[in-house]
Amino acid sequence: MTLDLFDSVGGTEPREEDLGPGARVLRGFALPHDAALLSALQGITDASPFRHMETPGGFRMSVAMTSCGAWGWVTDRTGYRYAEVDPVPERPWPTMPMAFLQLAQSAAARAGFADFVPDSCLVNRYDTGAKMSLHQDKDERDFSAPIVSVSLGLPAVFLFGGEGRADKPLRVRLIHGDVVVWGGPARLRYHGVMPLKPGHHPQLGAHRINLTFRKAR
Ligand SMILES: O=C(O)CCC(=O)C(=O)O
Ligand SMILES: [Fe+2]
Repeated sequence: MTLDLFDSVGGTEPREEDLGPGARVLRGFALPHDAALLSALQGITDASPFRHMETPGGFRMSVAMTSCGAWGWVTDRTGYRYAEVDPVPERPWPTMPMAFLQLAQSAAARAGFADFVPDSCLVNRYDTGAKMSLHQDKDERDFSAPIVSVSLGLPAVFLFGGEGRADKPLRVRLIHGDVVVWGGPARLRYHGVMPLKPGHHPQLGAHRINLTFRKAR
C-alpha cells in the first residue's frame, strides 16, 4: 500500500489548501484561540449588537452583522460603506481585541502576506438559512492588503469564484477554526456562502460566526 499526502489515514491530510495564486485555506488555524476569540466577541456584541442591515436595493440581509476596529462596514438605502461610528448605538465601533489582531496577522503571514495591519473586522452571524450572495470585497481603499476570514461554529459551504461573477465557484466546506486568506492576485475574486444548514455546535449552538479582517483605509 502506498500513502501519499492526500490520504487521510494517520492524520496526514493536508492542513493547507491553495485555492489558486494568493488564496489559501488554513485548516484549524484558529482552533487554539477559539475560546479567546469567543470571549472577546462577547465584549464586541455587548457594545455593538448584531443587526440585520438593509441593502441599497431595500432587502434585509439574512446575515446579522457588527464590526470592530477603527472602521465598520455598514449598508443602508444610501449604499455600502465603511463608517467610523456604529449607527446603532451612535458610538465608535469597539476596539479590535488583541486576540483578533494577532490571529489575523499570523494567518496572513502564514499565507504569505507579511505586515498585514487590519483596521476593520466585520463580524457575520449566520442563523439557519442565512447566506451571502457572490460578491467582491471592494469597499476597501487599499487592495494590496489581503482579506483574512475566520470561521467559527457550524460548518458552511464557502463559494470561491473567479474575477467575473459568472465564473463557476469552487465549493469549500469550512468548519470551526478554519481560516481563509485571499490577497494579491486573488484579492478581487468573487465569493459567498451557501444557506446555513440547521445544526448544533457545542460552543455556538445554531450559529456560524465569521470574522473578516480587512484594511479599509
Ligand atoms: O462568511 C464568510 O465566510 C464570508 C463573509 C464575507 O465574504 C464578507 O463578510 O464579506
Ligand atoms: Fe466578502
